[in-house]
Amino acid sequence: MVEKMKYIKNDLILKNPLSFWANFPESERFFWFDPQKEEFVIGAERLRAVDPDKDNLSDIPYLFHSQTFFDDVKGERWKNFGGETIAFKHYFVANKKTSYYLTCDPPKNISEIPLTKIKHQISEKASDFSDWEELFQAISQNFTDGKSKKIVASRELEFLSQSPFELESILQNLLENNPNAFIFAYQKEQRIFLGASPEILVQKNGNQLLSYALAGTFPKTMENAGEKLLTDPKNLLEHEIVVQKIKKNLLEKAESVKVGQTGLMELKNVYHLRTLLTAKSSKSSLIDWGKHLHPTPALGGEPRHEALTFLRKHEKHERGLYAAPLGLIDNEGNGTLIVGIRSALINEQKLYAYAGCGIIPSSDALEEFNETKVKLKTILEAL
Ligand SMILES: C=C(O[C@H]1C=CC=C(C(=O)O)[C@@H]1O)C(=O)O
Repeated sequence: MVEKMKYIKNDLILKNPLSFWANFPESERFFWFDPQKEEFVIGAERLRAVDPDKDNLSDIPYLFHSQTFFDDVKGERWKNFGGETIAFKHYFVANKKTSYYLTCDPPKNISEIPLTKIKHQISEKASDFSDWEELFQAISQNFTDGKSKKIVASRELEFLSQSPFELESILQNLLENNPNAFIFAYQKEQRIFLGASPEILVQKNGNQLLSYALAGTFPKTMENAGEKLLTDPKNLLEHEIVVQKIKKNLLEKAESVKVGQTGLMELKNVYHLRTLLTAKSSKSSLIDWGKHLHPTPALGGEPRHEALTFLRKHEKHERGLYAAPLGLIDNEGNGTLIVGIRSALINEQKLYAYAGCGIIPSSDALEEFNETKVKLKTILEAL
């Protein structure tokens, strides 16, 4: 029998919500900014990991949920990191109307901590273009063999910083540079996974569901990039595979599904093709929907099983939380799971940045490599 938890609400006004995060430097903690609600939710100090299928969660104001990209993690880099649903002892919530501190412990004295922006001096480990070409060759062979029609290949780049990473400075830059993205960070002991994701895997509000098909990219440096993207056959095909798969998966469990019009999503450095899918479902939980939809062909490939088997065998790095579902759930079971893209894992003075892109038979290795470089800017411009 799990003890009933009561959270006490305290008024707390902070000039910068990141101050709350900065008050718990040694703790396990979670940072979340939702650009739709313009709301920050920060959790600090683990209360416990919960079992969403069994526990009564109505007394816990928020849960941080994450799934790893694959069900299991093999190496040290991602070991014991993510793949849990966690309740924290302390939460700070701030939106346009209100801000407060929720705690089930004696309240901490939270102080305003001035944030200093720093520019990190980083160096990159050797280029991985030959690895990329090798992976691309294997994907082409997979297509020729008729095994799959889309595979989302990714890169992991290792950087070394001359000084310890200033997390608040990085998060502040992510917030300022990416107003349309969900900004997230999760820290457990010395590892931190953070990023600015534009992609909602599934959002639940009562019986209403929303999912983004987000796939197809042009860099903004291209002339008339947005206009061209909307009529580019390769990107439209890459996109349509995602729309059809999310629609099919929603229809398997939802009462009704609507597919919106395909349009553009504009980010700092790229345009994406985006289609909103909405559905009605009164049965499954947000986490169940996350498990059912993950990975869409925007992150894995099509058919799903074949793409995953391929990626397990051929990608040299482990994905961990990269491209995996993660997000925030409230005490009514509503919330948002995004996918952990435009992201990086920090471990002491090392940073591993991740970026991937959808490959179909008409894709070109160098163009796709360059696309990952543009996507990596989300992280690199924040350092
Ligand atoms: C897999 C990533 O992006 C996905 C999301 C949007 C556009 C994508 C694309 O055009 O390939 C990818 O499917 C990533 O950023 O690592």
